[in-house]
Amino acid sequence: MKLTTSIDVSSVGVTYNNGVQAITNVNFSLAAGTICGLVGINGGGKSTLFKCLMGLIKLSEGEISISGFPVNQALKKNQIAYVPQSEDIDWNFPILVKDVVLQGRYSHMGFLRKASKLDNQVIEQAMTKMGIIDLKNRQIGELSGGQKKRVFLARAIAQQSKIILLDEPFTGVDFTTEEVIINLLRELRDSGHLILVSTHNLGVVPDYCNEVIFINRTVIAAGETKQTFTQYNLEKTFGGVLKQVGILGQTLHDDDDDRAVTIISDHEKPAVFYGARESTDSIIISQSSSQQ
Ligand SMILES: Nc1ncnc2c1ncn2[C@@H]1O[C@H](COP(=O)(O)OP(=O)(O)OP(=O)(O)O)[C@@H](O)[C@H]1O
Repeated sequence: MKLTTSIDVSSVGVTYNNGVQAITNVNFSLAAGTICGLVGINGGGKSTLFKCLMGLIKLSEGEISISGFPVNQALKKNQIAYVPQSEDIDWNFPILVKDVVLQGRYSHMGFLRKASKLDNQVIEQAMTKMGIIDLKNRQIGELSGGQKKRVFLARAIAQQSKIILLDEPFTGVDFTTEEVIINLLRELRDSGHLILVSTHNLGVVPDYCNEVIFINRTVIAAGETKQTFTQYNLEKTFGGVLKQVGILGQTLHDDDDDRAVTIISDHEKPAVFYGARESTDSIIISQSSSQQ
């Protein structure tokens, strides 16, 4: 049977043991050849959703189908690679960069996990692609934030899964690394992969995501970016906290940033963000249909 790369989430909800209902009645479907941005406020349920897709937490309601299989079977069939949030990784664990990338090959290896010539070739290629080949014998804990992200992306590439989940890959990375990551995602999309990426870096979402899901405990809006990434949906999702807007890798408006942010909105039109790359006295976050 030929696998059709897809994610189908139907009426999914998760209530943690402490009684927190993190997500409820979440529904969406994604197909191959997609980069979908998953955006929402802190605590909106993005990481919870990723953990559901990876079978790391139990659903309280609903079901998930990955390429037509339940999650546990899809994982056995090596359908999904996951790049977790940096906070979820124990950086003190002593392991070399090349061995982290080799973990991506585990599902291709036998019981004894002995790396074949092909496994070694694939990890070398993945590390070269991500520009970290010179770091391969370094301890992961010794690397910078951006270098660590590249290592985990190399692990995902080495896994050769058709679906890749990335939980906030741009946090703490510089502009160059962000560009490397975005170009990689585009390349993977164009070769038929399905990528779901959570990000607070809203400024670049229309640039590389052809679909977007707004989430705040449930799906607020989902669909093609051109129709869905609108000021209306941004305001509906973020409400009064629409200040974590980044443009081209820069966080524009942290809590202690006193630069002015102006939002000129027209609810009917797609939101397009543009503004000064360098620090200026005021930054205009605006939208314009002519920028499309
Ligand atoms: N292990 C857990 N036990 C109990 N509650 C949790 C657990 N993990 C997350 N939560 C709660 O579930 C809700 C959703 O959290 P989640 O981490 O999924 O949000 P998020 O959208 O990824 O947030 P952020 O943007 O800050 O990373 C929050 O209210 C959070 O406090």
